[in-house]
Amino acid sequence: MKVLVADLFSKDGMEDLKASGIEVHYDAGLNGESLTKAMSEVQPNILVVRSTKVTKDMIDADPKLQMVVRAGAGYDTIDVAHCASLGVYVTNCPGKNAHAVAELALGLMLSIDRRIAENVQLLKEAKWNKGAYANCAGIKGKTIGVVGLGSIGLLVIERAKAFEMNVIGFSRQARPDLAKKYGIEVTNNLGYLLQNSDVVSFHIPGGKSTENIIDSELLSHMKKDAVLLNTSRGSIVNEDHLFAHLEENKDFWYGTDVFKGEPAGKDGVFDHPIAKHPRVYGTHHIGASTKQSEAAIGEEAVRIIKKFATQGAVDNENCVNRENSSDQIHKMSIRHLDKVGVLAHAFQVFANHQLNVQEVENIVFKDRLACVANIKFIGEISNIDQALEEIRKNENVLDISL
Ligand SMILES: NC(=O)c1ccc[n+]([C@@H]2O[C@H](COP(=O)([O-])OP(=O)(O)OC[C@H]3O[C@@H](n4cnc5c(N)ncnc54)[C@H](O)[C@@H]3O)[C@@H](O)[C@H]2O)c1
Ligand SMILES: O=C(O)[C@H](O)COP(=O)(O)O
Repeated sequence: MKVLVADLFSKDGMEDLKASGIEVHYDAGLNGESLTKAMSEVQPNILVVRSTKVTKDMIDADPKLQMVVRAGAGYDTIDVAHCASLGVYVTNCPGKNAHAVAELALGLMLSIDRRIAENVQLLKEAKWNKGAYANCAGIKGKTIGVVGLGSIGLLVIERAKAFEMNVIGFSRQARPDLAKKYGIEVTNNLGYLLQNSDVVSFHIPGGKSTENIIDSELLSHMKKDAVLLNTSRGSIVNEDHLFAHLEENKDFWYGTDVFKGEPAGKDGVFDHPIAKHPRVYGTHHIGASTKQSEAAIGEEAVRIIKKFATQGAVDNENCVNRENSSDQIHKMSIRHLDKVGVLAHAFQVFANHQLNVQEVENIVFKDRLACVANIKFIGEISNIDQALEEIRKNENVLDISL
């Protein structure tokens, strides 16, 4: 099994993979054409990335590719649909970097409230100005609206409660369980959350469905002196609208870890109007970049890779491009003797009746005398009875249940 690691990744993790007999190629500087070239030359079975873009060309350059591991949470940078069309798994490490991101979101909130960056900068310029920074608002008793109640959103809520803030959570589905567990208000009315929050923090995925959702219309519902926090993705913000909003509302602040058009490399020039705005606190997409978080992500990525290498298995909670089972899927269990050809016969019958097999599991019992094959399939209900009768006629089939 060959792994190409094309991004910053835990050294210990790579040693662990090598010790398990996995061939590891590492170059954290790969992206764009250099990554496509490496994919075609190395032909890894597994590609490991962080925020590095994984395009159709890169995927097509490697006929041996079986899995892309996103050593992180968001996978909007990966052509997931193209991977799915080729039977290539895309996996991520849900929740493993959530603490670090929640800490940064709250860090941005606190530092904006107390203008910590300006304080520090003035001292570096040998200037003392207690007067200018002695009247910040304070956080206790303020209301924070948290949009997206996943791994990060929930950790932000726990931390905001520790600061004695009121919390309104936004979820598209009713979540009385979360309201009760966290002692918060949960709403599916985003306008209500925006109108009633002093701080609004977004924790939703990037991608088509959330593109530019923070636009002038959304911003118009926020308090004039609110703080908007985005540790999610630059793509969720219409940055032109946000810039105009900042210009028109002189008490409005924006804390962000993410921007549209972030550089692909790890350093370089980044001349961005939002980042330079005086009422924006920006960081360099470092939400997940603590040692703790990188160790947790590394461990999880290594676990995913080793499980795949040794068992060919991928846990559902890691796989982001597996089809969900649907109401149209039928399940058949065939209890049969462990003889050659039983399943081949059953599959031939399925094919003859236009029944399309989706998932198969064959459990072998002690002493290898009997098995149970669990088969999930789709097809016309009217064809199933006939198929069932034909499979039942096989002398090595003990019973069938549907
Ligand atoms: N700044 C960073 O370094 C950093 C690190 C990790 C994650 N992230 C970003 O944060 C996002 C969230 O991470 P997570 O670990 O909490 O993921 P998660 O999957 O646990 O939670 C995302 C939540 O958003 C909800 N959601 C999706 N679309 C929504 C919408 N339109 N409106 C409201 N809710 C919606 C989902 O139902 C889910 O509850 C990631 O997808 C990633 O883009 C950034
Ligand atoms: O979605 C994520 O996990 C974050 O955006 C982290 O990105 P990074 O792995 O490139 O730091």
